[in-house]
Amino acid sequence: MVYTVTFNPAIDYVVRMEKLKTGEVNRASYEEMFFGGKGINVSIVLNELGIKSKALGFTAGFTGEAIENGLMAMGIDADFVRLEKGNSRINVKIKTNEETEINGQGPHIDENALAALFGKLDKLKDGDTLILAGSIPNSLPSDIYEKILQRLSCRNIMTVVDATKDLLLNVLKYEPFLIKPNNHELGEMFGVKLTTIDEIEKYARKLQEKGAKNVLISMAGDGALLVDENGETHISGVCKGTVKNSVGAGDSMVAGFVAGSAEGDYEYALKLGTAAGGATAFSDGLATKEKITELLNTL
Ligand SMILES: Nc1ncnc2c1ncn2[C@@H]1O[C@H](COP(=O)(O)OP(=O)(O)OP(=O)(O)O)[C@@H](O)[C@H]1O
Ligand SMILES: O=P(O)(O)OC[C@@]1(O)O[C@H](CO)[C@@H](O)[C@@H]1O
Repeated sequence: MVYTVTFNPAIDYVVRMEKLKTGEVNRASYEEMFFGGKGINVSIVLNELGIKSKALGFTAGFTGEAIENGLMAMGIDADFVRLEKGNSRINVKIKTNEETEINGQGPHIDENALAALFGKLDKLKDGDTLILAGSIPNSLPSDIYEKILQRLSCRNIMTVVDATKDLLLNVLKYEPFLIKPNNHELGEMFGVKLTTIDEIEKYARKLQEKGAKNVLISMAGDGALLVDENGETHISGVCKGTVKNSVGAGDSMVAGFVAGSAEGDYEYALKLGTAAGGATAFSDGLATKEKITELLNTL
């Protein structure tokens, strides 16, 4: 069974307008709401790819209820810890000729709620996959991903971590199956600006030396680089299409890679990840099965 964890789920409120004028009333020319948060996005795209997952994390209030109901309506098993106070956040994504995002802080998560999540994680079985993705609310300790991986370390659970900076660096010693920073996040982790593919590979290998098995570096419209667990480097371009929305492209890539890696064929996993990332970039919402298949056939 695949489990995703989203500590801070969101309703993504996407609006389009020609120009965003600060200090004025702006009128949208398009608006839509999507259920989001990185782990949830991975669950949604896995579902499109025919892989069932259980979405874990925390929800609160009427927005949290809407997220849970929405996921269940899509056929995704949701098993969130319900928080007593607050509301799951609404993240605002403003699309003009560029993308501006306002991501909320999210509700307070107390110790009891955290213990309830750990109780759910303790029920994972050998052979399960756990995908941890997204930011950590201020109310939680910043080493929470590390604590989870430490707790699971003596069990045979395949872990995927899509996080940045210390959150990611601190889990590498637990040898996650996959990590997927983007090229900017990779540079930030080492305090350098990476400009060439050779530099990106060099620093991806540093993350592998620290313990990660597969290191996938996404580069938005410039494709992706994978250093696989056998030490081989794979470079992928991007699919062709008109970009509508890059929100969730990285999560879609993670879902595609996980779905494609079941047979250990990492070249194929990278292709499926690239098709899923592209399918989201070229859609208003997240990638659909049809779009992913169409793009996969072009790679
Ligand atoms: N403009 C684009 N054109 C084609 N493919 C794209 C584009 N943007 C993203 N993709 C695909 O999606 C993958 C992941 O994108 P990206 O590097 O933006 O992830 P990310 O930074 O984690 O994004 P996010 O946090 O918004 O989900 C890319 O490697 C590429 O395959
Ligand atoms: O605030 P975080 O947790 O870092 O990111 C949250 C978020 O921007 O990530 C997803 C896209 O990757 C969106 O669905 C969601 O709004």
